[in-house]
Amino acid sequence: MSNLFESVKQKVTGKNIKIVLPEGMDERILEAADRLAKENVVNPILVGNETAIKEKAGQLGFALEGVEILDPNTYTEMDALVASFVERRKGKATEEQARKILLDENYFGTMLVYTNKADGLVSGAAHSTADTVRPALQIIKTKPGVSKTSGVFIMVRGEEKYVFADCAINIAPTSQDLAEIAIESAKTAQLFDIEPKIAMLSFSTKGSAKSPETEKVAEAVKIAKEQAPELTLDGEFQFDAAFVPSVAKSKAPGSVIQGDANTFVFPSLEAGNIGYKIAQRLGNFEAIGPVLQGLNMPVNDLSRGCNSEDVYKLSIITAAQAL
Ligand SMILES: CC(C)(COP(=O)(O)OP(=O)(O)OC[C@H]1O[C@@H](n2cnc3c(N)ncnc32)[C@H](O)[C@@H]1OP(=O)(O)O)[C@@H](O)C(=O)NCCC(=O)NCCS
Ligand SMILES: CC(=O)OP(=O)(O)O
Repeated sequence: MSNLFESVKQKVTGKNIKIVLPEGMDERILEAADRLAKENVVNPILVGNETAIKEKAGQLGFALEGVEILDPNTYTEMDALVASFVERRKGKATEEQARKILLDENYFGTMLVYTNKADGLVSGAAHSTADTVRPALQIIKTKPGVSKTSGVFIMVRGEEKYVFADCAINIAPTSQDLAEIAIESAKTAQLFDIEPKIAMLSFSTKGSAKSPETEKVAEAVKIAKEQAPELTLDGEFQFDAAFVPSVAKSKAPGSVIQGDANTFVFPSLEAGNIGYKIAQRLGNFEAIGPVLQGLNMPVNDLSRGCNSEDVYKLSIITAAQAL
């Protein structure tokens, strides 16, 4: 991890990139915010009651020097934030509803990003993925040309590094969704200096099984190749055919991927989420993410099982996405 991470860290250090951490009372968040500010890597903004946060941080031995704290209950620019939210939600929220919604730390933090008071957001240490990302889907929205946000993990073990997608958002992706996830994952891979070799995963290799599920992936391969012919991408593959050269030789001779894939697109969220956790917990891979891709501005979700190191690293990655 160290080389991979150090190069991302170098890109953002000293650039005064502001990252909102809405879960200001969480110990892991406090520890990470204190470290980020001390090292001048990013400028953290905590959300919550200043007195309560400082008291808790003090008890834990964190000075929080250089850490901004914003409280939605006393935020002086709340009227402008409410107006901006009502305008963005176009008929989906009244002013009264907006005032209530923006007291929620994730909505408040996301609006800070949307109104350029911050460059990115990291949350989810104490919230489910749905509660963390819903404000971003509604407010930040996807960038032009992207219809679905998705979430990848960078899986790292020693010198090995892989991209796993989508492990976080789209429960039942269509062929078009999978093609888009592959194309966006290639860009995310490059952010981590990984030259993407993309395998579209299935329980079938090159037609060895036939079912609506395998055909969905085969169709995704076709769409992705049409939309991004420059990518090194193929499928549908079982994991061994994508990852083991000798198996590739027998199951997928002639493919551009010969057991050397490093970017894996799973056929469903069940497969992706289970797959990354198995690699993390049985394979001892470090799982960085989920890094959300396809949004207009960077917002990232943590696993609730995260530690302060994960918060620290994901904040830095979020800052790199803001560059
Ligand atoms: C992501 C998720 C929360 C969205 O569900 P939801 O809030 O019910 O979504 P809705 O269908 O009500 O849509 C809410 C908004 O988000 C948008 N949206 C939903 N999914 C989206 C996606 N994948 N990409 C971009 N926008 C999306 C909708 O267009 C809608 O926007 P609008 O209100 O401006 O019209 C849901 O798909 C989910 O729970 N996914 C699994 C998350 C999870 O548990 N992962 C495992 C742990 S990491
Ligand atoms: C990414 C993920 O699985 O998050 P959580 O463990 O919080 O559900």
